Amino acid sequence: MAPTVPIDTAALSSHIPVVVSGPSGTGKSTILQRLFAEFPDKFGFSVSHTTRSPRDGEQNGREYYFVTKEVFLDLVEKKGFIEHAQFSGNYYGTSIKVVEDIAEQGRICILDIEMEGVKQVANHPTFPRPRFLFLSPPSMEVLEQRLRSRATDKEEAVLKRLNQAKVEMEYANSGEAPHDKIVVNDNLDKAYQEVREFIVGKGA
Ligand SMILES: Nc1ncnc2c1ncn2[C@@H]1O[C@H](COP(=O)(O)OP(=O)(O)OP(=O)(O)O)[C@@H](O)[C@H]1O
Repeated sequence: MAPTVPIDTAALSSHIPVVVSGPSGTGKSTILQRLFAEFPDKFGFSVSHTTRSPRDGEQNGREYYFVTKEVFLDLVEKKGFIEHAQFSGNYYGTSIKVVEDIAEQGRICILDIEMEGVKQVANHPTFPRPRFLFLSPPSMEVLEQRLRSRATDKEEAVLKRLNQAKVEMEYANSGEAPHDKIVVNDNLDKAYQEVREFIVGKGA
């Protein structure tokens, strides 16, 4: 059997990673960009591994670590991922080493992951439990407006995201979800302050 990737629990407990999840279009990127701009040295964003090909303008290590299927599956076998999944024929995963390196640099790692990944992270047998934040839209109607106003998706993709959003909202409200905090993104400034307080505390 392949040796498993060791975990630096000391670094991860002094800089506990934060998992941010929530339906697509809720405002995760908007809020996180604001947080990184306000605290440029405090955080590291967890860059995922993927087997999909880079798109124009994407850089290895910035949007994703682009790896072959062989390298990816080898890492799976070594238990090198906190969570991983397959979407439309490609693999995606969060490497333990990437998250750990950020903690070792004295930064808080922020992970932006979807629902199935959240479940895997929460149920991971050895990775120390991160903190979980769920960003919720004020309503499905508002979420629909935001997805449409973003104008990056075709109609079919918007409907697919809305269906998935319902599933995620049900999970978040089910009592099975690991979330330590739920922030409703109605007013952006107010939601930002709540996220900021959860992640860096009141005094920052
Ligand atoms: N509080 C808010 N009020 C109004 N519009 C908002 C608010 N927060 C975010 N938006 C807008 O909603 C849209 C979706 O936000 P964003 O792209 O940050 O979502 P996301 O959760 O990161 O989505 P994805 O997971 O698909 O990347 C954007 O056009 C953004 O400007």
